[in-house]
Amino acid sequence: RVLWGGKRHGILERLNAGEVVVGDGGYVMQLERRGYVKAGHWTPEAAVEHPEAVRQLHKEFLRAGADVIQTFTFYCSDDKLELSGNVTTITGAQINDAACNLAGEVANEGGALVAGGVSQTPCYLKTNSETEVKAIFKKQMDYFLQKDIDFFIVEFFEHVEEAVWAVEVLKSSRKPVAATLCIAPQGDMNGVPPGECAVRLVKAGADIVGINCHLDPLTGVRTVKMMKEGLEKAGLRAHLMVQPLGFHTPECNIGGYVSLPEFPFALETRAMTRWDVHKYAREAYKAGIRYIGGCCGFEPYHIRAIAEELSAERGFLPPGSEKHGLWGAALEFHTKPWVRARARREYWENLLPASGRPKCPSMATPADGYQND
Ligand SMILES: N[C@@H](CCSCCCCC(=O)O)C(=O)O
Ligand SMILES: [Zn+2]
Repeated sequence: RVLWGGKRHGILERLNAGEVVVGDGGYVMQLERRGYVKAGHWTPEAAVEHPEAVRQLHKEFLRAGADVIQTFTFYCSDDKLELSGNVTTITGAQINDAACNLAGEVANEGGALVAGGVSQTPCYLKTNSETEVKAIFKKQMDYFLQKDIDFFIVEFFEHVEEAVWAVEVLKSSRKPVAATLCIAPQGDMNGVPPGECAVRLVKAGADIVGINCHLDPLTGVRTVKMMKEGLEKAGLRAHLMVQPLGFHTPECNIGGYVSLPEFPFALETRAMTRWDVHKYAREAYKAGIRYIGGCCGFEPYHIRAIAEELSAERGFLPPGSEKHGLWGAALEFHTKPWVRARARREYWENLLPASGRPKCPSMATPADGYQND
């Protein structure tokens, strides 16, 4: 890791220098599969109840090449915790404290940065009150400022208005702020197009803008390209970020994967392969996006694929590649000759993997209004 003057250089120094920043992957969905998060609530009390599980997943993303460790503070606003009713004895302050300690501990093992995360609130939908919603983000920011975090990520917002309020509050910390919306090319839930969303976020003070979650990687890259065009048209500049799903969702639009019949417990057939992730990382890089990570469905081996695809640009491979071999090279030691023959890029890059489910459709019908026409 390059250290400037002994200090781990920050997110904007890295992006301004043209570096690729590899993000980490999905936490609530991955930890739900491991038995530490309750689906539907998706609240992060496991940071207090099972710190070892959160630490382990942080460690795996770091080993896979992540340059940023996000705090496990998704859906951690007090109103979300109260509404969910799933957490009665653990407070948002306790979760935030534990999550910052865990992310900081692991980030320091690999010279990674710590990003404090805030996400959409039930209060916004209930009250649409700027004052009430901003007070929630201020409370979360104050918790974060008691800890050593490098920058903020405002993530998983489907109304740009609420994300702008979050950026305006977090900017008062004078730390860099990234903002990613869970929107499709069709725009946010109020129909604000991606380019306009990006302009509003940058005007509110966001240093980095993009998307996270809801849709597959290539759709995510397409949406961020629209954000980039909107910024250029407005004469504004910002770094670009993409942290999409690790699932294929070609039939979805503004509702994303939440509108699919398979959400959330039968998404496995849609999982990306590591080779799909190579293609995604290259497309994102060609689009000028330099903060490239993942969200729900992104396991550590997916993050490793981003780091491997961009290893020439980054000048190094992640520690996790010690156990991989680029493009399956390690298969040359397999006992079966036909498997040994697959130790090459051309085989994996061109394979169209079967699903193994002859009776299943290749695509579903998302809930009304949320399907691509
Ligand atoms: N950084 C977070 C993002 C979670 S994105 C959305 C998870 C499901 C939301 C829902 O269905 O309400 C994480 O990785 O857990
Ligand atoms: Zn997600």
